[in-house]
Amino acid sequence: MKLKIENLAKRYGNFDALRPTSLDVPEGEFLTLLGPSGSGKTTLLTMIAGLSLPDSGDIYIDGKRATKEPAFNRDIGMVFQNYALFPHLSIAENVAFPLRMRRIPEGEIRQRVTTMLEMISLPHVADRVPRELSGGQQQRVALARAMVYRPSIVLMDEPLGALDKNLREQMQIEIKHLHKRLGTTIIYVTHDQEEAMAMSDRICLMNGGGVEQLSEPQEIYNRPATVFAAQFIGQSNVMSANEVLDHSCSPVTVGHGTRIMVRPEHVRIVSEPRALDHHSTVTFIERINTGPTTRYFFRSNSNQIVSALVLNSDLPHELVDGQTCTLSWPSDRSVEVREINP
Ligand SMILES: Nc1ncnc2c1ncn2[C@@H]1O[C@H](COP(=O)(O)OP(=O)(O)OP(=O)(O)O)[C@@H](O)[C@H]1O
Repeated sequence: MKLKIENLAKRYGNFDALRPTSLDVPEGEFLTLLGPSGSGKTTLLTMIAGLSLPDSGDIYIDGKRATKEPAFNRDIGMVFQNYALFPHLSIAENVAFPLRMRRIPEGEIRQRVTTMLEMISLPHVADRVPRELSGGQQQRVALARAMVYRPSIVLMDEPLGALDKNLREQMQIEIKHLHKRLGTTIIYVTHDQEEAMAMSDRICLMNGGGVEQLSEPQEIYNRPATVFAAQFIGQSNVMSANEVLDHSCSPVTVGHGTRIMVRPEHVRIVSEPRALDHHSTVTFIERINTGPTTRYFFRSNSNQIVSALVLNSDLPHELVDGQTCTLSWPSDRSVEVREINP
């Protein structure tokens, strides 16, 4: 295991910023800590970095206990939202800096800096200073600087937070590409679920200072364990079990404290539910056209908003406000989600 976290916990006064948390990260994994503001992502990351100490629990890097090792002994690269390049040094010297600190021979430094600048598609800016680069370019240089000395783990805290949407998407591809080529273990913090879905091998979804669910992106999307996971990642319809009927028109039975979740893309607006489908009777309220698709919104019997996502090439008949409709979906698309994590 590249990184092992055992029962790590941190309090500020009597506030649990991180409840006892355990986590294994294999070599080469791209793991994303995803969660809303205040869920404990940065608290966990700074303890892995050695920038703050846990109250209890342990951190192992490459099998060695690192819980109390100072940051400079941990062989960890870091990239933050503000690029923090040295303003007076050239781009080449910024990237070379960690290698100089480690007393790598001059020839090898030059060669590794050149390779790195090529990898981030910026070979032509070597002699400029940071202020002569755009925000996105500076962030690429910060990535190169964090990875050039081949650290054991690279930590990234909202590295694309300051960039606009298009640049963000480009940089996501760039970071993924760097990860694939260098095989570095990356722990990436974001509160953007699309970014987490696009980039990660696994997502560690955090909520209220604890891990809500730790799974591959598709798994967490298809099989969210809790209402929170279902609602934080992607669009979801969460309904009480008594308003979802099975093929014999009986309410679906679920365990105590659980509800039924179905993704809008699996919901069909039908006149008759198909055999083996789950279905629900609802009232049409609104439709929103997003270009390729239309989202239809309904009110369920218990006053929840439920939606269906329909391709515009596949539109159902006109619906009028207040019309009663049947929504239907394959029963295996119904996912039982817990109200709260035990
Ligand atoms: N030094 C501190 N003193 C007191 N409380 C703190 C301190 N650092 C963090 N906290 C609190 O701990 C909780 C978790 O903070 P943390 O920064 O880990 O959240 P986060 O998930 O990274 O959020 P964000 O996305 O906003 O950065 C927050 O409620 C925060 O206010």
